Amino acid sequence: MFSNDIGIDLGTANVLIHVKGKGVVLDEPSVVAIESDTKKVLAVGEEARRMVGRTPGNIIAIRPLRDGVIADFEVTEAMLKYFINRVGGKSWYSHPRILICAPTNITSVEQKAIREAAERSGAKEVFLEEEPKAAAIGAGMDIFEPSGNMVVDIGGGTTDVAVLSMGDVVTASSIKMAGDKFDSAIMKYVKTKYKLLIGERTAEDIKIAIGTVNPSGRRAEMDIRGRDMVSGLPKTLSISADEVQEALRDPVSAIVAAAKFVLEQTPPELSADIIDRGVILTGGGALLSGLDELLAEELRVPVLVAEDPMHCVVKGTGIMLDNLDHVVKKKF
Ligand SMILES: Nc1ncnc2c1ncn2[C@@H]1O[C@H](COP(=O)(O)OP(=O)(O)OP(=O)(O)O)[C@@H](O)[C@H]1O
Repeated sequence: MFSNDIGIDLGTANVLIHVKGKGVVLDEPSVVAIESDTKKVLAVGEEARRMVGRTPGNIIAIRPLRDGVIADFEVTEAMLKYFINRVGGKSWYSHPRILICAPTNITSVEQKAIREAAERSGAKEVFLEEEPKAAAIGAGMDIFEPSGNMVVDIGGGTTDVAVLSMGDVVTASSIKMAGDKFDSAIMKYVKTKYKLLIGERTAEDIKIAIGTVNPSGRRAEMDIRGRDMVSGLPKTLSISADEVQEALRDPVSAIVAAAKFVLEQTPPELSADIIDRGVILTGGGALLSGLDELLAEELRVPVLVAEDPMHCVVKGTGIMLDNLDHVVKKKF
């Protein structure tokens, strides 16, 4: 019978959906625009993201998942339903089984909310998986062997560090320090140094265009626009990659510390495997220039950025869907 199982990476920055047999069919920012008085959903995904920081008083563009947790239940549910219906449309031949990778720190109440949202969108069964496990599988690691595999998944809200062996997480740490905090650090730096207020979108653009953690890395500069705190008027100024590196120093150090902590807790046999296999970086934060080199230097093991790091989790869900019965343990 035609199977239409779907895998979802419900990320704080992006939602990605994999449909069995079709591959990744949806990749949209986790943003919803709503009318504040009626709570009516006006736009979801990229359309809503374009509105962030630019809405009139009665419309708000919100990110319902923040810091790796669900900040707004109802809106998360509305977003999930919208995306599931969009990929399924009228073509669901049977109710799909849905595998969802959600932020690692969500509570049982939040898990229930996600399940109910998925069920209300037509799911026959809902499974939950840990993000680093899906990330490792999606990055091509064979985590089912009795050997150590280490993954550092740097998303928007959380960085998840895990050592996996025989299909399970052996040691792990999840910190609320990832892409969003990088953006806030850039906003704060520009505000303190130049008395210039910039929005989240601008900070993210700076990070992607010239962000680096390596002193000998990028030598670029970029013009940025914002509101001068002194005159209150719009202003343009230039910021260099070195300045962005300075701004990112603290959040990046926290990620290095989390990775060290996990390595320190790892049984020695598995540590030895990690020296051979290296650490794999996944998630959008893995694309930050020089981060792989910095981590390799600090951890003294090889560090590699996964191919297509922002798609690892959703690709992992796709592989897990093919082996749903013996790979996924938690049906919640
Ligand atoms: N080239 C780049 N350089 C640095 N950061 C980047 C780059 N491209 C994307 N990012 C950042 O990656 C983050 C999004 O990554 P990703 O989609 O993996 O997160 P997520 O899965 O939604 O979040 P989480 O895992 O925390 O739930 C954003 O903060 C984004 O700014």
